[in-house]
Amino acid sequence: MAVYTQISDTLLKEYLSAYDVGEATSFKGIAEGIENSNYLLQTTTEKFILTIYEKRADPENLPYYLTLMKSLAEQGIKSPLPIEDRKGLALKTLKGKPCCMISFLNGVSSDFPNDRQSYNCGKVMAEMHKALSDFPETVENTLSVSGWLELFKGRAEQADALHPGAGAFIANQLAYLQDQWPSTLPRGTIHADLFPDNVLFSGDEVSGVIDFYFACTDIWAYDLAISLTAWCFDSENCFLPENATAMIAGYQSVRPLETEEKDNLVLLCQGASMRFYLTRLFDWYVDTTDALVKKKNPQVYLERLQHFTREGLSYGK
Ligand SMILES: Nc1ncnc2c1ncn2[C@@H]1O[C@H](COP(=O)(O)OP(=O)(O)O)[C@@H](O)[C@H]1O
Ligand SMILES: N[C@@H](CCOP(=O)(O)O)C(=O)O
Repeated sequence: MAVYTQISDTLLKEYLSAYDVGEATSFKGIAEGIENSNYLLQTTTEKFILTIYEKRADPENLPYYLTLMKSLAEQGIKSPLPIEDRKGLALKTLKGKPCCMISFLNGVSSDFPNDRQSYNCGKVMAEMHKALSDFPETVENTLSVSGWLELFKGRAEQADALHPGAGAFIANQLAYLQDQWPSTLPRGTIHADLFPDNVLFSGDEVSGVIDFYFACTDIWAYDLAISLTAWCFDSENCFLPENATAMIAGYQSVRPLETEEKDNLVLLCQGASMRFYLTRLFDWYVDTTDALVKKKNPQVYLERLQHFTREGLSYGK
């Protein structure tokens, strides 16, 4: 559970008095997520999510994330709409931290998505890429290849402690990725964290896309690689080619990939595995005793990196 900041009933009442959303009837910390504090708020009129921004989300970028969500919601993508108070403000503060109330989306995420859900994830991703193709604001991806060396600095021993030999393997892979990372692939606004826990389904249909707080301007096919890496392995961490085939087909049903993008997909999947390995390794050693948060295991992404390095990416073309 990620709840880093506790909100009292009195504070909530005072906070809600600036909005036309009725009064709170229930308010609960949410048992998922690791980055921010999230509360499910039911008022006399509607359900909302109240997010207090805590960790990696750069406060300077918060207006960007909210404008982006608003733009997607207005273009018919099922994404949360930031709620404005009576003065038209969506970005507010609580206990000195930035926060925002967003609309609640129905649906459930799938821990182990099937191929139909993977297809629909690929499709909604391409729809988002298209919908945001003329989005005027840009934000650099600080968690891409240029940031990885810094993230790994001084951590080889920690990597070895979790998995003997990992330190040297990662250092090697980092050098390879730095050298090979493509610079000419089509780019645009990407979600950059479209994991199974960030897509809500009603049956196999997407009912919501959430958690835009890593969104940035980067390679479109890298966004696809992130989801391939996150969606296409089973509970034993074995690769699921049928999910990969379906996800790529879903993406291409909206935006066909260029040859150069297809040629770079394995490398981008290696990069995606590296990115989530490194942030998980970093977080593994952060003291969170005062917060309600379930840490995520870095090992899973080390194994996925090893998989892509050894086997490439097999999917039906
Ligand atoms: N707009 C929303 N509608 C419904 N549920 C949501 C919404 N936003 C967040 N959630 C719920 O809160 C959880 C954590 O949200 P998320 O944005 O992923 O947090 P974090 O950024 O901390 O990872 C999600 O897994 C989901 O269950
Ligand atoms: N998806 C990332 C970390 C961010 O977690 P989220 O709960 O905000 O999606 C991971 O799994 O490492």
